[in-house]
Amino acid sequence: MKNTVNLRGIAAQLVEQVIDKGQSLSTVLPQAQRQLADKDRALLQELSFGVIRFLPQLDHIILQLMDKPMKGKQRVIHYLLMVGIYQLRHTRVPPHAALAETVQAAVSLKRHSLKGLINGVLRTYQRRQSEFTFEHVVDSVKYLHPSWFINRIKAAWPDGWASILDANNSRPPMWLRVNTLHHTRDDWLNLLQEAGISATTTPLSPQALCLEKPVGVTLLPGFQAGWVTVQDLSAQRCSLYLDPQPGEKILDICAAPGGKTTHILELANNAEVTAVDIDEQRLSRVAENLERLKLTARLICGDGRYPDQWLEDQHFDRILLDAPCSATGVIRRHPDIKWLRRDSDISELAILQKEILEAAWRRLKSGGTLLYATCSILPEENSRQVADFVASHSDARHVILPGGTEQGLQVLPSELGGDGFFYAKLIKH
Ligand SMILES: C[S@@+](CC[C@H](N)C(=O)[O-])C[C@H]1O[C@@H](n2cnc3c(N)ncnc32)[C@H](O)[C@@H]1O
Repeated sequence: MKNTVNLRGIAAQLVEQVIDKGQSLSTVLPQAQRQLADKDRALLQELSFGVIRFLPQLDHIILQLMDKPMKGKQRVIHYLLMVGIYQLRHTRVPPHAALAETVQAAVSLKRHSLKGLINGVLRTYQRRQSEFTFEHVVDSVKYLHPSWFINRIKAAWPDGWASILDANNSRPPMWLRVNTLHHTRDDWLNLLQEAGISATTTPLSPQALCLEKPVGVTLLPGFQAGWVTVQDLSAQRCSLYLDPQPGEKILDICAAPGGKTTHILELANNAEVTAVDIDEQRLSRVAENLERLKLTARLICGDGRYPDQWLEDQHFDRILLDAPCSATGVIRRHPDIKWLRRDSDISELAILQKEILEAAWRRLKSGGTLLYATCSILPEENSRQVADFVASHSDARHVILPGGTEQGLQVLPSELGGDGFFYAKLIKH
């Protein structure tokens, strides 16, 4: 017989996989959700995302409740205690249910003997909860980010750093992109409203809608038929700035899972798009997205630094380089980034970005446009990258985008409702 599923136990294991084994929550969570009913999937997501978001504060509380925190093989129980305390502090789960289910998780985690300890720690927390405030603690606990990251953000954004960190700790809105090959945005919005779902528009993308509350995609009219795609507002702005035209040859050089490839094809339906990614598995998601939207592109698995290895002697009218980056602009969507990234990653990523940019530039036609984009908010990957590139390429002209500067357009996650993103539009003489 199947064991009864205990969501708190699974959540604790997911947190362990992220924090101790360096796995990404967006990989391990969907695998764990596969076996669950819709309602349980949502709760598992809430618990695992919540703990990862509030990790330093939950740690701080546990350290005050226990003489010795759980280590080694029992570490999963430390994460289970976090799950328990997270429910009591931040969710509407009735406290008696939160407590009973969390204690019971010890059984599904084969730690029966620790039930009493878990019960004791959680009950002590309940008694003492008013003691736990975070005004006078170190910044990493107060703002829920690692110190190295806070230092970088303070240096880059001396005025806005606290609002950026607050935005990173918030829950992201769900943005959609209406496929205007099927409906105008207003027509599809009417269908959405008829389905009882409210959304608002923005002048920043003529295809974008922001849902009042996130919903499962199966509730969106025509999702399977390709009428709409889930994509953040800031991500939508990449293909808009690229401005693809019908019939053009376009290279999307870091394309997976294909959010921007498909947008390009919706904007310029008969463009000849080549979509490349180094990761074969991720590239298969581009194929799935193209199929759902009934669009066509040439897909290549290859390293963007070495186009000669996978591309014949071909040049492009437009190139989108949505570069691999620190993803520091999308922490509200992927809070595990805070714990998976290391300070040293930033300079390594900047080198990789520079190499792909150099290689892509050589494949751009004279008069062609390259849009360099990242979902980072760090100057090393963005404004500095572009300034260095323009200074060392006499055939490159940087076009200032509305609201941008000589060194590109940086959008912060604390502004405009979209993720943190960077864009620079370069024209080749
Ligand atoms: C920001 S994501 C791209 C998102 C995508 N443009 C979209 O809109 O769905 C960056 C991608 O770069 C890919 N990548 C990383 N290093 C690469 C390289 N050297 N060459 C090509 N692709 C690379 C990653 O596999 C990842 O899919």
